[in-house]
Amino acid sequence: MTTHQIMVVLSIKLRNSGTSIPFSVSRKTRKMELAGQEDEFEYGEVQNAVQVKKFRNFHFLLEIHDFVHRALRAQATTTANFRGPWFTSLNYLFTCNPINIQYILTKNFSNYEKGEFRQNFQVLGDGILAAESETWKYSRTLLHSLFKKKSFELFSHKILQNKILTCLLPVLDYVQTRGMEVDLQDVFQRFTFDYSCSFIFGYDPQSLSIHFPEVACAKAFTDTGETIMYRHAVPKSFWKLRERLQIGAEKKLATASKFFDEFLYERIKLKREELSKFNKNINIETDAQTDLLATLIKEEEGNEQVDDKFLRDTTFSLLAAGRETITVALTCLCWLVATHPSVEAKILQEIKEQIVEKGLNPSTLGVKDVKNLVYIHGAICEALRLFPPVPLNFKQAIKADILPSGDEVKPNTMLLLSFYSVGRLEEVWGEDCLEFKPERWISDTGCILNVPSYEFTCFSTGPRTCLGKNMSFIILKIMATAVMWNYHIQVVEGHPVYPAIAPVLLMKHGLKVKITKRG
Ligand code: HEM
Repeated sequence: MTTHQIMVVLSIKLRNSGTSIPFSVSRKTRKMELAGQEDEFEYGEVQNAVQVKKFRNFHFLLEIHDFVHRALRAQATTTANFRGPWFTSLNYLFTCNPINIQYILTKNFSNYEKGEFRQNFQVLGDGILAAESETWKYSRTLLHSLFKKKSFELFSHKILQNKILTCLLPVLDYVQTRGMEVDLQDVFQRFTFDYSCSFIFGYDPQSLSIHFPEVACAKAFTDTGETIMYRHAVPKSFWKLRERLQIGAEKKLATASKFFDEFLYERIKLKREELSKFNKNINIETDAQTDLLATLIKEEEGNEQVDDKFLRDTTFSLLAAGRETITVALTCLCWLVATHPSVEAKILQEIKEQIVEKGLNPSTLGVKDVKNLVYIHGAICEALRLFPPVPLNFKQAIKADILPSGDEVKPNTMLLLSFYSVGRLEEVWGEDCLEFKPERWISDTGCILNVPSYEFTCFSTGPRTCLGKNMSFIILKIMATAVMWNYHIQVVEGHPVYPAIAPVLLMKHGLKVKITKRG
């Protein structure tokens, strides 16, 4: 039985109803059977007729996450137990209840850890994304202090601007002058890999160029992400056996992570050599030329905790945290804007008024320039609400507990917090919750509305909330402005779009578009 077959022949036991509801999802018919009823997956079903048509090819992206959302809502609940068939021993407590999420991630934070989920993400080692207790606290404090520094913001912004001008726009120009179709997700993935490597290692792998080269380290990194997710969907004994036999996805994972480890350790070795050769003195408060790895090495010199393994785990986590998330956010934003011409028109109007008419260049915006882009900010929040790049958060309970919803949690219960589903709750976002409406984020006075992080969960909430949130908004606004001001994007008719099995909401076949330069 393949991984996919195991995933789709699960059965659900909904705690509230007490009944066992078998379901299957057939890839061929694209239909879900729930309690004997056939129900077609259509993201756009609550939208108007024109939008339904446009959304049709996108519904696969929502397959797993939408299924869970629908199953919960069908029972008018926000928390339910999902069980696999007896032989799988799969048993997860799903919740999309914002009060439960706030409770788990903030109020009773110490009772919920990554626990056994850490095994699924073992490639992250003890990096901040997977670390617990003291190791996590140490990483969090260290990275938090680095991320706050002005020099860090200056350095990352300088790289961003340079990469937009010398790579992103020239590649898009090249593609559009030849009338070629291009996979926008691939372009963004290459861009964010080069950008992330540049500010983390001070090294640019140059995976984004008009030749679209296959860069081995970029491929290895992508492969690790793709193969990790399947572990959540199959019994532990199943993937453990495959890991021991080194077959299938486990073989791919082992090969990719070995290759990527070699890349990381090589970067660390070279950075140490570079620093000692030039006896580089870095003033991390002011030096805008300093990459994150050099800063970490210098800042923690003499600290035994900061050995090569720590540097490997930390840099891997940062790459994983920043690369695909920004890619997904940008890809979904472009897709939504391309399919909502009225939103596109308002975005262009805002850029004209706030940027062009003030004598600024939309292709080379500074950090301060994007502050007035309120409508684009709203559009980004809206894309992140509907398509949170990290759709699930994984937790395991230490002790027995009762959630605010009244649901019982036994010791060791595995919990899946569906950020995807929170973004689609009618109770929180209103009847039009499935519509793409940047306006919902803007107050009557033209400011961005403040939504509590346990309702807008995209960046998580509580002590482990995303460290890159502010940085992400700056990157997304600068990139979206540069791309949308210069090009009109048209999604290729009939291109199949559905999710890759990955911890982030990437599209399996990317987003094929045609672009035309604006006059
Ligand atoms: C749209 C972009 C982004 C989204 C949606 C996002 C979302 C998230 C989420 C949901 C978490 C919690 C993960 C968990 O608890 O398992 C997280 C954690 C984190 N993010 Fe982001 N992220 C984004 C961009 C970035 C960027 C650009 C960086 C910087 C490199 C970054 C750095 C981190 C770090 C270091 C953590 C770990 C925090 C901790 O465990 O204490 N993120 N992010």
